[in-house]
Order: sequence, then C-alpha cells, then structure tokens
Amino acid sequence: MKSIEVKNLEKVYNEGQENEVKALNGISFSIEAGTFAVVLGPSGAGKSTLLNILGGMDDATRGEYLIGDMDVAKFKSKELSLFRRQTIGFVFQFYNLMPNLTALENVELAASVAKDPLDPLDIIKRVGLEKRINNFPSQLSGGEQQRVSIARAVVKNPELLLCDEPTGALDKKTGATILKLLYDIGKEYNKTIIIVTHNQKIASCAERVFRISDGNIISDSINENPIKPEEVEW
Ligand SMILES: Nc1ncnc2c1ncn2[C@@H]1O[C@H](COP(=O)(O)OP(=O)(O)OP(=O)(O)O)[C@@H](O)[C@H]1O
Repeated sequence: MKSIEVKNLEKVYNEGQENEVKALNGISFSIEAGTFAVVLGPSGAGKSTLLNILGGMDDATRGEYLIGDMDVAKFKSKELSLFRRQTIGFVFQFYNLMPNLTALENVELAASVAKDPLDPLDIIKRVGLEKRINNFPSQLSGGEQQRVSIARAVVKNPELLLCDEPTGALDKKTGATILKLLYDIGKEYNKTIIIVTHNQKIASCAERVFRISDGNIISDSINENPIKPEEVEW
C-alpha cells in the first residue's frame, strides 16, 4: 500500500482568459495508506476538481501528485488511462452502473480491466448481494446499486478509493449502512478511502478530515476517536 502526497496543487480553468477560475490554490497534504478520509466543503469549494485530479480524470495546472513512487501529475494521457484502470476505484453518488449488465457482470467488467483484480463473486458476496447477482441495476434498490458500485470499485484492488457523495442519493438508514460498508471494506482490504461530501455528519466517523473553501484547505485534522459509521447521527 502506498501513501498519497499532494504538493502545491493548483487548478486554474481557462487560465489567462477573462473567464479564468482558480479552483485549487496550491493545496498540499499527505495521507497514509489505509486511511479513511473525508473532504468537506460547500458548493464551489473545489471538491470535484480535487477528486477529478486525484482520480486521473483531469490534470492539475501546477503542482505534484504522488502515490508511492508514481508521479501522477507528470502522467500523459495513456499513463493516466492505465492509472484510472489499475490504481483508482470510483464510487459515485448516482452509482453509474452499466444498465444492460447484471450486478455480477458490472463487477466482472471492472475486474477485467484491472491488473491484479480480486474475485468478483467473493466481492459481491462481501457487499451482501449474493442473492442479487443476476439482477440488472433497474431491478435493484438505490442502496443495492451502491453496493454493486462499491464492489465494482473494490474488485479492481485499487490503491485508492474515491467516493463522490456516496450516500447523497440514499435515505438516512441506507446511507449509514453504505458508510459502514465502505469503512469496513477499507479496513479489511487495507484501502485508502477519500470521501468527498458537503455532509458534515460523515466527517465524524473519518480518521482524517480536510475542509476546503474557495480552493484552499482551511483545516486538516486527525480524528483520534472517530465514531463508528453506524453511530453517525444523521
Ligand atoms: N470545467 C470547468 N470550467 C470552468 N470552471 C469550472 C469547471 N469546473 C469547475 N469550475 C469552477 O471551479 C470552482 C470549483 O468547482 P468544483 O466543481 O470543484 O466545486 P465543488 O466543491 O465540487 O462544488 P459542488 O459541491 O457544487 O459540486 C467553481 O467556481 C466552479 O464553477
């Protein structure tokens, strides 16, 4: 497992033009492998921008992004494509499953592009969907679809799991169980997890909490006593 380091990361959209936007103002942080971290911030703070850069979906304007000895900010598009396949697992708010594939097939497809995948059936059982493997996404509840999407992310055996408002479309009870599943899976498979959210409650169960505002990290705290995800007061 590899630690993550970001140094003086800047993202400027439309640099030098009238409509220039500084979305990230030279932020720096490092995260130890296996940490359950949350990035909190209001709308427009730069959360999606940061997530897109960490996930290799966009490049930084300036600065460094290292995962272990991988110098990701220097990657060209082909290396970034491999990086997205092999190193990152994504969990999105609205699941983004392939509608014409079953739950198991969605997970198998992700495994098929990974370098060192885990067993799809084992993972789908681990997320509690043993009896739903042949269902299509439209035949699953929101919480079940999010379980498939977690299985799809984890089966790739990635270094880093990036989650964009993973409980944002779920009711409180389902959101809490999904949060617990993410936490438990992170610990079982020793994965670094970064959850981006505007929901302050989620931060109470994180080991590390970053708050961002206007493209700056305004606080970076280690939570010595995170509460259990199932005890989060929503
Ligand atoms: N492709 C883009 N081109 C120009 N400006 C952009 C682009 N993407 C984001 N921005 C701007 O960058 C700033 C940060 O946006 P970002 O989407 O990262 O914020 P956010 O914290 O994720 O917000 P939200 O919670 O609403 O999704 C905003 O001012 C936004 O308008």
